[in-house]
Amino acid sequence: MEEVLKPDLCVIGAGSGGLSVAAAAAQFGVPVVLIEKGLMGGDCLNYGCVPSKALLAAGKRADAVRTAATFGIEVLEAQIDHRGVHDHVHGAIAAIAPNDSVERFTGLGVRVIQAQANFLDKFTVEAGRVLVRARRFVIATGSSPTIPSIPGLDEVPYLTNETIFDVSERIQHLIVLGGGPIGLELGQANRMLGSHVTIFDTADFLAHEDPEAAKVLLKRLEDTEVVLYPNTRVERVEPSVQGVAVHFHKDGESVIIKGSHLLVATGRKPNLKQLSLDRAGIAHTADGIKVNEQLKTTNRRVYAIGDAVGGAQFTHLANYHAGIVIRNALFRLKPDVSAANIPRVIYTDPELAQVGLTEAEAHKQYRRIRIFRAPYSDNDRAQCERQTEGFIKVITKKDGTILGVTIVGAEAGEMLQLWIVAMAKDIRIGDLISLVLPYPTLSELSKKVAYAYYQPTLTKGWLRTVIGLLRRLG
Ligand SMILES: Cc1cc2nc3c(=O)[nH]c(=O)nc-3n(C[C@H](O)[C@H](O)[C@H](O)COP(=O)(O)OP(=O)(O)OC[C@H]3O[C@@H](n4cnc5c(N)ncnc54)[C@H](O)[C@@H]3O)c2cc1C
Ligand SMILES: NC(=O)c1ccc[n+]([C@@H]2O[C@H](COP(=O)([O-])OP(=O)(O)OC[C@H]3O[C@@H](n4cnc5c(N)ncnc54)[C@H](O)[C@@H]3O)[C@@H](O)[C@H]2O)c1
Repeated sequence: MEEVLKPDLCVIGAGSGGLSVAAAAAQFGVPVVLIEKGLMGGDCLNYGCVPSKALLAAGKRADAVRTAATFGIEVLEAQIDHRGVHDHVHGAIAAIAPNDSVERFTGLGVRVIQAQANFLDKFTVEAGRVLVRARRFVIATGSSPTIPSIPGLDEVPYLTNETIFDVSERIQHLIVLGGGPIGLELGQANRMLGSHVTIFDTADFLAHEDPEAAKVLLKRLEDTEVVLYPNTRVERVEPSVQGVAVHFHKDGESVIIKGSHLLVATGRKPNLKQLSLDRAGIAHTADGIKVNEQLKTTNRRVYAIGDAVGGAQFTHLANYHAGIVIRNALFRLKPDVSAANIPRVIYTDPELAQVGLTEAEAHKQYRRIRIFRAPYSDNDRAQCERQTEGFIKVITKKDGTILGVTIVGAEAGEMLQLWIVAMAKDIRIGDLISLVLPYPTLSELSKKVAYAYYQPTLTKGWLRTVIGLLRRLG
């Protein structure tokens, strides 16, 4: 016997995007049904942001022990208990999980259905034994790892972001396919935890990032003996005594590298297959669901958000999408999804953070731009912490309007926040010099780079003449 529900809103997928929509709508008193086929919290909590940052945090602790002598502290080598690291990672997930739980959402008044959803027609979604006929639907089904067609890959055990956090023993040698954020973050985390790490990419590493900033990060990886093979295609994979052997060509020579574990991190595809989108008249490609500026699909009752839409894939983007849907569905407002500058951060050490245009993108779009830089080595706090690698680069129009900011270095993601506010509120670079920032903080570097905007004026003859005249007046 099927139950039929008729809520105002039905959200499919209880990850970053879906949970935000469901929580906000429920708090406004709207009847909501939330359907999730897997774990509440989706990729970010269970297989993505949270475990990867927790693993990096463990790696950074091990690295701090390794580099303690620089601070005059002698310690014996870090002893890594891999079961302990595993438990720490899952402890971080467990600490956050109650926020995303069935209990919390039921308490908010949301009807949570734990089943797989698919459309039966333009108006109806089926989930287990429940039929949902909602006024509006939101598809927030996320994405999954793409698996490249490399001969032999099917015959070897390989890891993805969905399985690597279950490993609780030492990874002797991790071979990573893909040098995007996932490959670099997990590659570096494992290196810091004592594994040998080799990363392959079919393209240049960090090809879309500012090349100067990318160089700083890639140098750190190479200095710490992460082996990088850019522009290299793994041709074949086979089982070996150690675990896995990968075959490729380098400088015309055939090379084999053997590792204990293989991680596939070659990009992601939206989870659309099981939804029967065609039955609901929802246009889509393999890259994502087609949406308009308010994230409405070609079925006007249905929105799509987050990774399911394709393009950039971030939790904060899925959350931003959720806000657009709430404003449009509940208040009939028409916010434009392309209006915000979406920042991005790679949480390696050093971090690489970007908001707005890179220098290369700005050159393409504007005839005249100005570029201001300040190195971390100019910052007193960075000297105290011995975190002097990296820089901040700000790209502006001639009048100081900020077009983009790149930061590579310690806490770059935190440092970026000031610039996100400045760009969102149309604050020009020169205005930042009036801020009083606490000393000594890394954030002072942002003020330093802002001073650079006035540097040419300080040496202008007319200004010196005015100051001279005022001095003579007493
Ligand atoms: C290793 C890794 C690290 C990452 N680190 C970061 C980071 O540091 N910062 C950042 O901003 N982003 C990061 N991301 C990206 C981020 O996780 C995603 O962009 C974000 O989770 C997308 O949210 P979403 O709501 O679209 O999808 P998800 O959070 O994945 O949620 C989708 C949910 O829908 C469910 N679902 C799918 N199909 C159905 C169906 N038919 N019926 C019912 N339920 C269904 C799934 O089970 C899942 O729970 C990372 C990703 C990975 C893989
Ligand atoms: N810090 C963060 O915000 C964060 C962290 C992790 C993931 N994410 C997001 O999750 C998504 C997925 O990340 P990702 O790193 O898997 O994907 P990605 O698409 O960013 O990078 C995949 C990389 O794999 C390479 N590649 C493709 N096929 C290959 C092959 N056969 N062999 C070797 N290399 C190959 C590509 O050239 C590319 O550099 C991204 O959108 C990313 O922004 C964000």
